[in-house]
Amino acid sequence: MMDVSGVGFPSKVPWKKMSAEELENQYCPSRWVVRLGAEEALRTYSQIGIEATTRARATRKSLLHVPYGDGEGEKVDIYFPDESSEGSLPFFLFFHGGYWQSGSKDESAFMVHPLTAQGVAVVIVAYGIAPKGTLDHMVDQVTRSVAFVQKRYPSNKGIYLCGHSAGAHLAAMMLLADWTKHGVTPNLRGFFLVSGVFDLEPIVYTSQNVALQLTLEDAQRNSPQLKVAQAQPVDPTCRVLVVVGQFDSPEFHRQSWEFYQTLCQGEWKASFEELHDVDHFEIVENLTQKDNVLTQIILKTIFQ
Ligand SMILES: N[C@@H](CC(=O)c1ccccc1NC=O)C(=O)O
Repeated sequence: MMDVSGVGFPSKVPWKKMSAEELENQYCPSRWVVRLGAEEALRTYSQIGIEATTRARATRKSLLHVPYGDGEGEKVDIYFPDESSEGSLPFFLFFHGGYWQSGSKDESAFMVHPLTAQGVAVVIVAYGIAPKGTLDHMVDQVTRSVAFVQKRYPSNKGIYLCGHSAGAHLAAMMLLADWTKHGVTPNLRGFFLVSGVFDLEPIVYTSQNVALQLTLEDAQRNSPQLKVAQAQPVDPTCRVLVVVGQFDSPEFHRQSWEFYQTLCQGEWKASFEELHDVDHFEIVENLTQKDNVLTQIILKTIFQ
């Protein structure tokens, strides 16, 4: 691959010096799991997601498959605390990961139990994954899902966006959204960006792009890392937490750290956490637990 760094300086874009094989490795999260083999890690992740969703649907008041648009699959599941005055609650929206080509809302209700138990409504958002859906379309869908929640619950006590991996990318794109064309400004109070990808250019050169078919222009247009410095927070008190797992790959660490640094250069109220002893999948699996550090950070941010 072409080396575009200056001679004698440490590269700001280390991935451009990597072999195709190394780049592939860096962007394959399951290969960095230490507690299990790659396949078993993916299986466990999906199992825990399915179990959490089954439990949430069986035990929580919910509205399932609510359309936020006319397109196929433009649906959300909304889970409520037990005794709730439906509308005037904090709303926590979750965008699942899976490299924009796998995963669904029906296996992603990880955090519903602990958050609803504390009085937070949780919305699990579906979007049209690749190869059927394009990344531009997914970003538009996610934008409309956020506008939908604000319109349906105008007296909400704050909207919090959380995404994992590819879903963290989609959540981060909401930092750049132009809400004027959606007829509503959502009451965004916080972002939780978990093990995300914020500069999509390296993805273009990995096998992930077989389904995604991103051109370099698509990747740049959809890279919050390149755009967020010029964006203005609608509300300067809105918190942005960038989180990465200890066992995420070096490239995932770099992506999170550099995005955090760029947020700090702007007017964003950003913070950064590296979570000890967790990999790319455990970081979300553990959101099923009320005592987990990230669950506690989320609750503290919402109720501070
Ligand atoms: N094929 C990928 C799967 C993957 O990256 C992934 C799977 C579930 C949830 C998030 C993921 N990563 C980013 O969106 C891997 O083997 O790690």
